[in-house]
Amino acid sequence: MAISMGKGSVGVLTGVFIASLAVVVAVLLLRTYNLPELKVAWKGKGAPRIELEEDEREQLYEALKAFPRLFNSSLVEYELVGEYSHLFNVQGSDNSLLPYMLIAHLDVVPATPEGWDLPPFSGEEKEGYIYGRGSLDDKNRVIGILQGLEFLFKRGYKPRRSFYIGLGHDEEIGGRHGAKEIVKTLETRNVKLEFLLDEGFEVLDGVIYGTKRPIALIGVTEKGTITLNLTVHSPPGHSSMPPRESRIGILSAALSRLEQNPMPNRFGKGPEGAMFEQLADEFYFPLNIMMANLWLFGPLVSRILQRTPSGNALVRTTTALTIFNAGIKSNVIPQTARATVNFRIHPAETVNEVLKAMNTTIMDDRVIPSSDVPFFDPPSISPHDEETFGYQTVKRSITDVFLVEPVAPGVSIGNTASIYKFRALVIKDEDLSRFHGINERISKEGIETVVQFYFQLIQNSDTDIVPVQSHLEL
Ligand SMILES: CCCCCCCC/C=C\CCCCCCCC(=O)NCC(=O)O
Ligand SMILES: [Zn+2]
Ligand SMILES: [Zn+2]
Repeated sequence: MAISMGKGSVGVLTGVFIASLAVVVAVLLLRTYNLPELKVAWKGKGAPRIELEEDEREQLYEALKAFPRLFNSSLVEYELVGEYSHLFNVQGSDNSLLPYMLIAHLDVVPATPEGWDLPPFSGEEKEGYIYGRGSLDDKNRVIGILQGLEFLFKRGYKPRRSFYIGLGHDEEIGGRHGAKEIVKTLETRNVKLEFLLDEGFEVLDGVIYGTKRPIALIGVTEKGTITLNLTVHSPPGHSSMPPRESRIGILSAALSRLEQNPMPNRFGKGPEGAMFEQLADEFYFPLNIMMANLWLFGPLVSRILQRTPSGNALVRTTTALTIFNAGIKSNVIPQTARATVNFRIHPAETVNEVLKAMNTTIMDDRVIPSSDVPFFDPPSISPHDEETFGYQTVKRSITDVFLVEPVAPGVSIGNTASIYKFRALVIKDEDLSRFHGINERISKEGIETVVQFYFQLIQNSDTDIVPVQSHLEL
């Protein structure tokens, strides 16, 4: 039972309080640290939910950079990896428990001020929102993890289960020097992890068409990826004597064929089918009947989904034309035209299948593909059954903090290469375009909730018992 003070009725609270009393006392006695100043909004068997004090709120908004307790704690070993990435090892008291790891990234994709209500690197606030590139992706998680731990240390916390925090500096360009070096460092130390949590899905409020209430999704797998450069070369010349077909024309035609001939809709051939079936009751009529009977309505549902960019991303391998370069002067025929195409591979397809389909679609030897980043097939599905400690602990922490049901496994459409993928954010449909887009922003309540989530998750991980899932009285 998860209850927020002030949300449930007094009667329900009293009943729950009495029913949970024995458990509460037992949990309190078993805790190895004190949380004296917490105002507890009690959550059954889970850890108490943090309510920030006024001065903490000030500290959070004004000076998020400073984490004095974290950096001075004898329980924390800190090191710089790959020159700019950060690795923290937080020592727990019980070495029989496998450590877990929280990862986030410090780097961001570029942004120019055009179209933004406030400059993208200002961090300025307007009407309760903090604007800035990285506010959603992924600085809120960097801050949430560090500040959550800082507030725990402030309360005298000593973890039972050890954990690592990895903060990468080059995730948006593949993580070759940050995440990869962190992995190498841990491998040389023979570190085995219980679970690993990174960014990915969120609490989706109205994002999935036809749903009755917010739904939290934990990514348990993700799409694969191919990033290719397509180049057309030939000698330059005077624009007064143009060739019948220019490099720009040849490349543009090839790109247009790629865009006009998308990869097939594979809805139901990957784990996304099971996700929708599991969530069937969350949809309004008649979608609920359709989701529960995908063997019959699958083709129709797949056509509904592909109408929006986010739904389309779930049902097929997507083809995104992201960079185009050609030409240096208005009266010079360019020597080279070059474009970049980014494919996100549906779990039912592979890198080889997509490359083959692309060649068939382009069908032009003058367009030369090359790449400087590795390709990835969609990874295997991370365990998420009732016995899986990591998944169930993340799930329980989501329910504790967001007071939402359901929490379900999903296929992340972005790449994070982690085991579980969840951002402690409530995302509405209008927010989707803010990721890597304009007016990226986070509400003040939003950043507070991120801190609460990690505060909760770190404490909930301090056991060897797979958590019981709470059921909300909604
Ligand atoms: C019926 C449709 C449901 C789909 C819901 C999609 C909701 C997705 C929410 C946010 C999208 C953000 C993209 C994910 C970002 C992943 C991190 C990232 O940028 N990694 C690098 C990369 O993928 O290039
Ligand atoms: Zn990111
Ligand atoms: Zn990103």
